[in-house]
Amino acid sequence: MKQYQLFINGAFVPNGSREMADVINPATEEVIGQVPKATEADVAAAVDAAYEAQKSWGKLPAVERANYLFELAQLVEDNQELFAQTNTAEMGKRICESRDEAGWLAEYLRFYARQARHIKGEIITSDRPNENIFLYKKPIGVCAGIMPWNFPLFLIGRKVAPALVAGDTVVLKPSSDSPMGCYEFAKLVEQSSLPAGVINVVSGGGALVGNALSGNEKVALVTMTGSTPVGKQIMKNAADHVARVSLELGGKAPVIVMADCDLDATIENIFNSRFLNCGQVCNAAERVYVQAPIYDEFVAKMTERIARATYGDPLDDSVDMGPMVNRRQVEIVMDLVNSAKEEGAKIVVGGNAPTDKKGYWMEPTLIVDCKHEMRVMTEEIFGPVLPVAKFETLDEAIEMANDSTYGLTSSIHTTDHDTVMRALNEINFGEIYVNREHFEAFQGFHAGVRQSGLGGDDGEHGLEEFLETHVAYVDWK
Ligand SMILES: NC(=O)C1=CN([C@@H]2O[C@H](COP(=O)(O)OP(=O)(O)OC[C@H]3O[C@@H](n4cnc5c(N)ncnc54)[C@H](OP(=O)(O)O)[C@@H]3O)[C@@H](O)[C@H]2O)C=CC1
Ligand SMILES: O=C(O)[C@@H](O)[C@@H]1OC[C@H](O)[C@H]1O
Repeated sequence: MKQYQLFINGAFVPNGSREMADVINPATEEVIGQVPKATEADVAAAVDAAYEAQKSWGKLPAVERANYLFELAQLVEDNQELFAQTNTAEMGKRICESRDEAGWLAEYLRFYARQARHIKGEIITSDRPNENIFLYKKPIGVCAGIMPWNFPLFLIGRKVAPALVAGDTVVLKPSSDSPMGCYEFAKLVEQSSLPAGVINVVSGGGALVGNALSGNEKVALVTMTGSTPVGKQIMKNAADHVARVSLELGGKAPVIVMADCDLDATIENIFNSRFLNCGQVCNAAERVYVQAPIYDEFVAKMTERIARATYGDPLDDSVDMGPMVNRRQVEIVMDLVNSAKEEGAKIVVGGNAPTDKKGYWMEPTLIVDCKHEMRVMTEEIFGPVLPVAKFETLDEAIEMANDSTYGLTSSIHTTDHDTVMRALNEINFGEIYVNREHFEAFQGFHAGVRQSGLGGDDGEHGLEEFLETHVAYVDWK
């Protein structure tokens, strides 16, 4: 069993008398590792280290900071299999998906390293003679990166890469369900030539470590991915010292399937958007509205597709899904499935959480004849469950799609140009996918509206979150 240590100011801190937390393999329920529960003093030490390190880190030319990101990317790539095995063991993702995720981490570090020469200010015309107004883009300072358990490797990239190239330093807090990958990353940081204090890692529950981090007044930006209630708590903590927040929270992505779509391609796109990572993805297809003329055919084809989906040992590449992350998540998802039954929907595939062997298993599930108001159509389902409802007109579908407290991703499947244009203009979600699966690109902008978040990740606009605008008025005569 692996034991990890807090990583503060470039060094691992002996665990001493700190309480330790078990990490459980969700496919076997075995304890596979232990991580320390940081104290408030540990969190303060990590933030102090990041604060001190930022003073010189922020003065380096961005292109020099980028070189450290390239170095880390290479180290991650050299250790891709270790990351993949760790990820699958601690959160149950299929090994092929874990390998992909480790690869994304390396490539994401490189993506932002390449942005180093693109951090730009502005010169603005003044109202006065012989004066220039300069806008500078400067680092924010210390960023707290609070991470979920569903993409524990890739999310390291989202929190670290733009911060470092912008000149900020970071304290990472991994989820208690999947902290080991983040500590494996810390080992590479220790081996690298990155200056001490630029990246720090503290583990422990959100109630203590998360609150202490987001409430620390030396933290200038809290960038968090996770649930909406925790996002709200972080906003409150950050408000106490007027820190910025960038929040990527839950979703309830609507999928509109028009009668004129390419049905076979649509079935495959929706399947991939729902069952990746056992349905535990914020951008996943969460509720499907199918136009009446093709409703029965859609249900028949989707039934066939989901019925042949398999789940099991996530180390076996041939299965479609591994386990869910923990027992609690299975219970939350089963509660929603049961609510759909009680509210009159029909379960046509799956619907059970098998308990005949160790692990946190959930059958791939299709629920049809749902109504827009049902819980299963309005509450986030972080699991392998696809609810489907029928609609008649595009107006009706757009109205139901927009009727949500969430606003992260959405999609429409159609071959009609006018329908696409109406959807782009009228569906009010941070992201819309047309005739494809839900999944974002590094160079895009991953951001939710309404209670799905504030700010956003990726691309040039994601980098802006980690920079501050300062202005200088210069009389040069
Ligand atoms: N948008 C997304 O991508 C994700 C959405 N979710 C949604 O959230 C639900 C619950 O998942 P869960 O993992 O519990 O997500 P949480 O939002 O509870 O956790 C996300 C991160 O926030 C930390 N945290 C918890 N409380 C606080 C706090 N008061 N202050 C600061 N940080 C805190 C957690 O720590 P710790 O867990 O160690 O206590 C974890 O590192 C899921 O069912 C799903 O609906 C979940 C994951 C990702
Ligand atoms: O946590 C999530 O589900 C999202 O941030 C997710 O992370 C990796 C994917 O690219 C995102 O949609």
